[in-house]
Amino acid sequence: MTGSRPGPPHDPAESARGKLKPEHYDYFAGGAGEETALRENEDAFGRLALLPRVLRGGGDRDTRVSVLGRDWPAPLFVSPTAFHRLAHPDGEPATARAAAAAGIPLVTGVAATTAVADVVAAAREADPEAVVWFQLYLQPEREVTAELVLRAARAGCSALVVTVDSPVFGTRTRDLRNGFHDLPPGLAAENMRDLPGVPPGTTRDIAMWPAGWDDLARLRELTDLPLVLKGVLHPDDARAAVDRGVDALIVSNHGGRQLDAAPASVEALPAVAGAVAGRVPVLMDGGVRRGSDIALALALGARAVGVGRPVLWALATGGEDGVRQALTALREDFEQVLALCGGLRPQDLTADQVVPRGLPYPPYGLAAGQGAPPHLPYRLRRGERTW
Ligand SMILES: Cc1cc2nc3c(=O)[nH]c(=O)nc-3n(C[C@H](O)[C@H](O)[C@H](O)COP(=O)(O)O)c2cc1C
Ligand SMILES: CCCCCCC(=O)C(=O)O
Repeated sequence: MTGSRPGPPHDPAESARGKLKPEHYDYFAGGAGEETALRENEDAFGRLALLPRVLRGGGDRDTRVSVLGRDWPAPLFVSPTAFHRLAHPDGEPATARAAAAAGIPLVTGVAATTAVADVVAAAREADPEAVVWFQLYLQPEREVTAELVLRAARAGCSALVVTVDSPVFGTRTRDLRNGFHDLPPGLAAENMRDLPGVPPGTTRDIAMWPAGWDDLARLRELTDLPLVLKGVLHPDDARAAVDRGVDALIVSNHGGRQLDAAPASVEALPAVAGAVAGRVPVLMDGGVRRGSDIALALALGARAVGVGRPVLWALATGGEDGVRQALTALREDFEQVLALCGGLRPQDLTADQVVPRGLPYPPYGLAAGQGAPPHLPYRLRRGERTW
């Protein structure tokens, strides 16, 4: 746990710390600058409470959500995180098999220590229908970006996640202190191997550079795969992205690793969801650690939420089994919270059920779905969401 909230009785980050080299633990755990955004991601959830609804009767509970034409069994996915072989020798294939076995879609990234084709193959061993998306940073050389896209498409990825919060690399305080800037011998960002302009057998550094909307338009021309923008926090950017044909958004501050002054993801979510107004699915990640965090994010307009570090901690301590168990436990925790909130389906969670913790919440006198309660600054009408 990195926020100030007490962790669960068993703290996965602490268990993982004992398994990892200190500089690798710090790379995974750390954030940018003073790590304010990192802490805030978790703390912001702690400042919100859920108002349960009562006497809503029973029926079959169904946690499925529809995202880009596929039914996901639960509103949960694995966010892209780099270098899984630093956490466990089995690396990304173990994560992929575990996520697929737990019924959770996986976003594998360009910074994986396993090539995308091998990650997708591993996921499909566990579930031939497994959903795998590929995350990339637009590269300054168009032919390099094009080759990455081609590899992801050939591998069977069903969407491209373009991370747009990284015009430059954030200041990772812990990495600077530890002098950690290279992977150990034998590990590499395998998707960057054998690219145009790179000598055969070698890898090239991943560039973080200030791409623009035109670069995104060129990517749109390169591929028919759905495009998902990751790292959107400003509602005007969200609107602009949807106007330009982006298929989904991920509200994210990159786990507090880029702009330290950025708001917590869950605090940025209502404004982005309001701006998008149901035109495309809005996903979010950052600080999600328990079922109630998932429920809060859904009530505030997310279709599904991603987890980053919890997967790394589970991989470090328990390998493939550990990841499967952690994802299954999170999924089950959400299902219980949904039931305790009086819901049968994810879309039963509505913004009027989110109130500030530590303050009497205002009497808002609105029936669920009629409009945004006055304690929320943005309109989040239930009818604006499509499921
Ligand atoms: C060690 C680490 C590596 C990451 N690598 C990437 C990456 O390569 N691409 C990316 O878009 N986001 C990356 N992220 C950000 C995650 O996708 C995600 O936004 C974040 O971890 C969510 O917050 P959480 O860790 O609190 O769940 C990384 C995060 C961590 C912790
Ligand atoms: C210069 C790119 C290195 C890989 C980036 C991984 C990442 O996004 C992170 O947060 O770390």
